[in-house]
Formats: sequence, C-alpha cells, structure tokens
Amino acid sequence: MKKIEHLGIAVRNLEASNKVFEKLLGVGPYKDEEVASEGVKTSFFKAGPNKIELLQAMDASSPIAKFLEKRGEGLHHVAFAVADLEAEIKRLVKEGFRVLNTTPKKGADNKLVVFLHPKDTNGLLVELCQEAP
Ligand SMILES: CC[C@H](C(=O)O)C(=O)SCCNC(=O)CCNC(=O)[C@H](O)C(C)(C)COP(=O)(O)OP(=O)(O)OC[C@H]1O[C@@H](n2cnc3c(N)ncnc32)[C@H](O)[C@@H]1OP(=O)(O)O
Ligand SMILES: [Co+2]
Repeated sequence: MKKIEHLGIAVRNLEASNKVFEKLLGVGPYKDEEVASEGVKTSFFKAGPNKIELLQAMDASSPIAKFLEKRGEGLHHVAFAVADLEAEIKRLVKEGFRVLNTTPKKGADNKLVVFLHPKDTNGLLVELCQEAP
C-alpha cells in the first residue's frame, strides 16, 4: 500500500455537502463525477496532500443508498493507493481477505478499483486504487 488515496463519505445531498466541505476545507471540489456503474455521483476535494470523496446515491440500488438507509451519513470507506492492483489482489486473497471484485473496475478520478469485504477488515470498507492507464 502506497498511501491513503481518499476517504469516502456517504452523503444524502451532494450539492449541500459540497457547500459544507467547501466551508470546512476552504476550497471547493476539484472534480464532480458520476460513476454510473457504481450508482454514485461523487465530488473530490483536496485537503493538502489528502483527498476527500463525497458520494451520493444515484438510485435506490446504489450501495450508498443501502448504506445511508442502514447507517445514515458518514465515513463510508477508506481507499488506499497501490502500485500494482493485480499483485495486491493475489496477495490479499492469499492472506484470506474477500476481494469483492477480483477484476478491477473503473472508479472515479481516473482509477481502477477493487473493494474488500468490510467484515474482513474490522468493519472498515477498504478500496484499493491504481491510476488507470
Ligand atoms: C468507484 C467509485 C468510487 C471511487 O472511489 O472510485 C467509490 O468509492 S464507489 C463506492 C461505492 N461502491 C461500493 O461501496 C462497492 C463496494 N461495496 C459493496 O460491495 C457493498 O456495499 C458491501 C458488500 C460492502 C455491502 O453490501 P451488502 O449488500 O452486503 O449490504 P449489507 O448492508 O447487507 O452489508 C453487509 C454487512 O456489511 C456492512 N457494511 C455495508 N457497507 C459497509 C461499509 N461501507 N462500511 C462498513 N461496513 C459496511 C453492513 O453493516 C453489514 O454488516 P451487519 O453487521 O450485518 O450490519
Ligand atoms: Co472511493
């Protein structure tokens, strides 16, 4: 793992939360992006060298919708940057982690991503990201 790539926060209303985080961080989002395959609308903020990703559900089938229904707004996942996603998948499967999608999928902010089951990481949903070619 190279570093924490971003913190993902589930929000009900992206527009309203963009305003909250702009006030908090003193800077607006550098990117707004829909990832239809994940059923999410996202916005990204820079906080120094770190990133915050706000996520709103696009529809009721979105994982964010299910999360909000069950847990309300809040920290949804922590994403780590990796140099070689395929190698990390192999390594983590060997270590006994459930990789939810063993084929990397398109993420936001020009990344390929996989997720681990939160039950294998003490209740934290972990996302692994590699810069997309
Ligand atoms: C890709 C675009 C963007 C990016 O950065 O590039 C994103 O980050 S997209 C983020 C949205 N996409 C995902 O989250 C994909 C991975 N998530 C999943 O596959 C599911 O959400 C999963 C498997 C984590 C949970 O789905 P499930 O249908 O099993 O929902 P349940 O409510 O039944 O959950 C089962 C169990 O897990 C607990 N849970 C669910 N979500 C989380 C979470 N975010 N953090 C921690 N724990 C979570 C849930 O509470 C259930 O546990 P229980 O003890 O039974 O309550
Ligand atoms: Co993310």
